[in-house]
Amino acid sequence: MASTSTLPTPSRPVTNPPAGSLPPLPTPKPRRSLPRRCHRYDPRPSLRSPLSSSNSTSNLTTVRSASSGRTPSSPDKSLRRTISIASFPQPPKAGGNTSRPSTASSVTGVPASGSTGTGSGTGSTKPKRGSRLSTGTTSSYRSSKTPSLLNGSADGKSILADARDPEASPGHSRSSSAQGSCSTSATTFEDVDDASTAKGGEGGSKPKEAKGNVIVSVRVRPDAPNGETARTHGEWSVEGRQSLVSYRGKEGGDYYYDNVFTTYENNAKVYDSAAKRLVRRVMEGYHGTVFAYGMTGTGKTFSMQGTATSPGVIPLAITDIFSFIRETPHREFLLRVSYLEIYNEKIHDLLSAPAGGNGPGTPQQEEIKLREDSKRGVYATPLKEEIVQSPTQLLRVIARGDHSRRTSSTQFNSRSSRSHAVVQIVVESRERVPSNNAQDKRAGIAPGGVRVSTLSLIDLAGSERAADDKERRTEGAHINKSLLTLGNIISGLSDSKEKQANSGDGRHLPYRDSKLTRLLQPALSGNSLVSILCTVQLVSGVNANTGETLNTLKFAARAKNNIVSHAKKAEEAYGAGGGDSGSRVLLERYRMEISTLRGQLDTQAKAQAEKELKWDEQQFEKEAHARHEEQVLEMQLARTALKERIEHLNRLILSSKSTGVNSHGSMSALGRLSRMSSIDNGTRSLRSSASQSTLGAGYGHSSMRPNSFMSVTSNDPMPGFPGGSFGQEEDDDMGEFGDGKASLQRQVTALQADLGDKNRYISTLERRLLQARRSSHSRMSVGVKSTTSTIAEHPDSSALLREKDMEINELRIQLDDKDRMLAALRSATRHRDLAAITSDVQSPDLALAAKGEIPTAPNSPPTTSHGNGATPATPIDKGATPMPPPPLPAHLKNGDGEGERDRKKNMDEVSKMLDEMIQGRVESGHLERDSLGAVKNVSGDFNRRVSTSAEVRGLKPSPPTPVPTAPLPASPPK
Ligand SMILES: Nc1ncnc2c1ncn2[C@@H]1O[C@H](COP(=O)(O)OP(=O)(O)OP(=O)(O)O)[C@@H](O)[C@H]1O
Repeated sequence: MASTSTLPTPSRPVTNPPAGSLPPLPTPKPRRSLPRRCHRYDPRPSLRSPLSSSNSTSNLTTVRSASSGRTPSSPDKSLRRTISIASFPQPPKAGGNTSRPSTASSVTGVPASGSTGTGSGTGSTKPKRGSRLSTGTTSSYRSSKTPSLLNGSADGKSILADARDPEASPGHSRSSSAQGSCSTSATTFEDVDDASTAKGGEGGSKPKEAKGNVIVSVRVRPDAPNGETARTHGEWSVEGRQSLVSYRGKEGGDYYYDNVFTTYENNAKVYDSAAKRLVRRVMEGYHGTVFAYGMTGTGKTFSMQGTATSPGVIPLAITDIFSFIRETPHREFLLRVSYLEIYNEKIHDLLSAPAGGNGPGTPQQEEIKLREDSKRGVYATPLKEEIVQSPTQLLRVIARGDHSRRTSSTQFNSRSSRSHAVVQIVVESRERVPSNNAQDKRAGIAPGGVRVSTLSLIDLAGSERAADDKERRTEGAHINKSLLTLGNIISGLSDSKEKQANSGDGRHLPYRDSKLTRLLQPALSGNSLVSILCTVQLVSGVNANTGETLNTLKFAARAKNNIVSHAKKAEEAYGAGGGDSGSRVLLERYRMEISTLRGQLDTQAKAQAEKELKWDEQQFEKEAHARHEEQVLEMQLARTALKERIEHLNRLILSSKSTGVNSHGSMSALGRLSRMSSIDNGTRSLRSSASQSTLGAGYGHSSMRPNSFMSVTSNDPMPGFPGGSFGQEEDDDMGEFGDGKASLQRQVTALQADLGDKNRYISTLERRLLQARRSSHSRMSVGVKSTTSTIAEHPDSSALLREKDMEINELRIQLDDKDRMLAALRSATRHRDLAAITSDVQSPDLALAAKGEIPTAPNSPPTTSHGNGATPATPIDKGATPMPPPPLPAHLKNGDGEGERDRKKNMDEVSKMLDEMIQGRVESGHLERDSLGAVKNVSGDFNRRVSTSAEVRGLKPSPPTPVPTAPLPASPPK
């Protein structure tokens, strides 16, 4: 890589953009010849008009000496100080010797390689030029090596080590020109803090060391975009390795800087050497400012922004910022960015600019003003700041701002920036809470405060000559004015320091004369690390803009010499505090906000959980209520069914008593019932209805009819049963002897059927009950114990359940009764059969008597006789007096009375049992006994009278039932 190039004057100077060559440069004004022997330079007059080449031509003498301590023995400080820019303190030797300020050539630093040592240590590498340039009274000094934050000294690297670093800019083994060449210091070594600490405090001796916190670089733009450039530029030559730019024309001289980038060096190299360390220092807590200065079209924007293939300082800094964050896990960071432009002395926020830029016709933004704060320094407000979390996001924000920036075509640049653009990246950082202190972490307590530092990346508008266009002229005027102010301030910094040193009172510097200088005030007055990149295009010939180029070079030289940075790490701020500076610490504010919001979130979560629980409870209660209602309904239905069933059974029992025990033991009605039951093939509903009809509507028809009559008219066909078949069956029911034997059989069958029904019904009820209990238990276990009352716990439900249990018990009792009755009836049947057999053997008449052909009652007249006409049947009509039991035949009465006795005994037994049952029911309250001893159903809905035990026992006919009975058709006479 060529680090030195002799640049001939191109026949046709090229001013990129790549679109083509620039129009011919205006012919430079005639310059006064610069005495080659002496590069004396009075900055003040020259900076009065940085654009004026005429002014600059005669003033390149010397930049100045450093402050008093570093200043060589200058014969005339106040007028001309022929000192080298390189008059900075010497760096410590590699052996660890403390650096000693190099104040003059006699105070040797690192001898320049090949130094001729012609009296003043002229660098031997450039003897010719040195001798050429150092004629006269100028003094030259070896380059000082000042402890610097920006040259890797913090890493303990010496300048030699630095030189070996391929990433870093080449080592600056400056050969100070004995002839008074202007050079800047190549600075190195320890961190300011470290140095000052070693000296017992920051307030010790600062300015000397602080000198190294300013880096000045010069970049030479190629004539063509690919870096190609003419080999010779006439009077100009560039030595990249020595960071030297030489001009051999009028007012020529050698210009040394911290870095000189040749046309071949790319943006990455520029960034690495000029800005990388500064950016990392900013991440550590220092304020840093990088700005590009130069004539229009010389590559300021190209260097700061770069291109997609060759990113500039800004994108590379962004990448580095995030790399640093990644490499620093023990700290947490918050980045916010703002982007403003100063256009025609007005500040515009490029991030809140409407899409399409700040062109004419766009709505007016709120005027942005500059304010000053002891902690923040000078800042613009109101300015939009965007918090960014990734390099891409940050680049996008800046690209958006770029888009809004004002550009227009100038003589030298088809897309010239017409404003000064300032990107500010505010870096807040703080020690992370150690992971083991989780409680503190949750509470948002951090061990350290927040450090806030700012990186300002500034692309200045290019200085230019007055343009033809009025608008350009206005812009140019503002640009030039602000640049002139900047130059004046930098020039004035030297005097200010001297005065400050002498009298303790610094000279007033006109920072307020322009927005740019006001904004740069903190950086220029020493609170910030500074890196200045000056861009030039070296063109010879008629189009050369030598005056502008020389002005730029002089500006760079003055900046390097005059700006003294005392940059210190920003103090750590605790708490979000009040006031603007406090509120600026977003990291703290956000942390506090986070902890507040977390608290709110917790509260809300709790409230939400409670609400949900309540809702669940309500839902459960609703469900439970619905289930409860359902169950109550079920139970009510079951109860109704049970009641009906009980009534039915009661009726059945009564019917059995009333019909099953008559004088002849005939059970006609029940017999019919059971017959119907058997006919109907066992469907319960039909049987029930038959029972009902028997017990209800048919009550008076059959069962309440005198049994004797029934016996007599047993052959009569029943209404509703055509063909008389039923009557025939009735005959059968009456038994062969009309003794009710067959009826008993049927009664037993009927009772068995009923018993089956009841059993099924009871088992159904039991099943239901079981289900109800189970579901109620399961709900109890699932439900919310404390708040929800279960069905089982519900007093109503419990009462219902108890009631059900009682009903079931009653039904069981009834069943038992029935069973007993059944047993009794069976036993009676057996006895009767036995008696019949016995009587058959002893008296065939008995059979006749049993058939009713022979009077069975002793007092009754014979109703029939064998063969001779039957006694006409007693007509049956409604309300007829019940027939007494048929008298026994005489032979039975008088003859063998054993069968009769047995029968009576059996009947007695049955009666007794029925009596007991009735009594039991009376006691249990299902029946009640009236004054006559008759019992009736408690429900009273039928007001039925039933035979008392006495009636049964005496086989007396029951009194006529109060229930009107339908008349039965008269039995046909037999
Ligand atoms: N080092 C370089 N290598 C290649 N091209 C360059 C270089 N420097 C500048 N250019 C080209 O020169 C042209 C002008 O550059 P740029 O716009 O950066 O100048 P400028 O100093 O910002 O001008 P202005 O002050 O008018 O905005 C651009 O087209 C740019 O690509």
